[in-house]
Amino acid sequence: MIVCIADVLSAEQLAEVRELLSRGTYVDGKQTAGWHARLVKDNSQLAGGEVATRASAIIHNALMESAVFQAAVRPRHLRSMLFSSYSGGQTYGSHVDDALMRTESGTMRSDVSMTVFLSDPASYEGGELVIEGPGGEQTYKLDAGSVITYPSTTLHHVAPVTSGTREVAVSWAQSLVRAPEHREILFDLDTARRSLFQREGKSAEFDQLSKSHANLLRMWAET
Ligand SMILES: O=C(O)CCC(=O)C(=O)O
Ligand SMILES: [Fe+2]
Repeated sequence: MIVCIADVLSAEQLAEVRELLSRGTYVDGKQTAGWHARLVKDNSQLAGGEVATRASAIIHNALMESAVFQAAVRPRHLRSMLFSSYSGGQTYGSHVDDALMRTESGTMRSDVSMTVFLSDPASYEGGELVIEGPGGEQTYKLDAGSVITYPSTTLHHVAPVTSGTREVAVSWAQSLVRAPEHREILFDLDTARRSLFQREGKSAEFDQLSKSHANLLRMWAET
């Protein structure tokens, strides 16, 4: 399931993150890629430190406060954000993300990958995130402040940025619900019961859907 969430960052949060990034130091992005992804990764990455920590915290908080993000991802662990910048034809060729990632507190599994777009899409050409699937490629270029979440199981790439600069924050979540198909069923049920609630309040049908949703979550969640 691929879920795009508009305006996950407010205009103020976006401005604060962009201001922090303008003061940061960038290094070659190959430093943070796995050994095979390194062969096709051509971008710059914000070096760790105070600026990265603060910018990452702003985005983390915004994501964790988003009800749609919670329902789509069910995060158990959320890795700190990596800030990438692409310009002058830079690209990230086809790759799959590492399955296991080191965090400050140990190792996590990547279930969901995400990109938070930080640049106005009219300010650069190219730079689409392309998710490759058996049915073909799907291409995403979102507004600044929006996020796309997609299964980490996919091959994906970033098209060359032929003019301007594409700035993004990327991260990965280990989900409480490991299987993408289970996450999708829970997301659909949750979305349906919430719109039913909007329409008719706490009806008997809402209660029944809520019961199924809660019991499936109980069945599938790993805590
Ligand atoms: O820049 C993006 O949108 C995705 C980058 C990516 O695939 C990665 O960092 O693993
Ligand atoms: Fe990736």
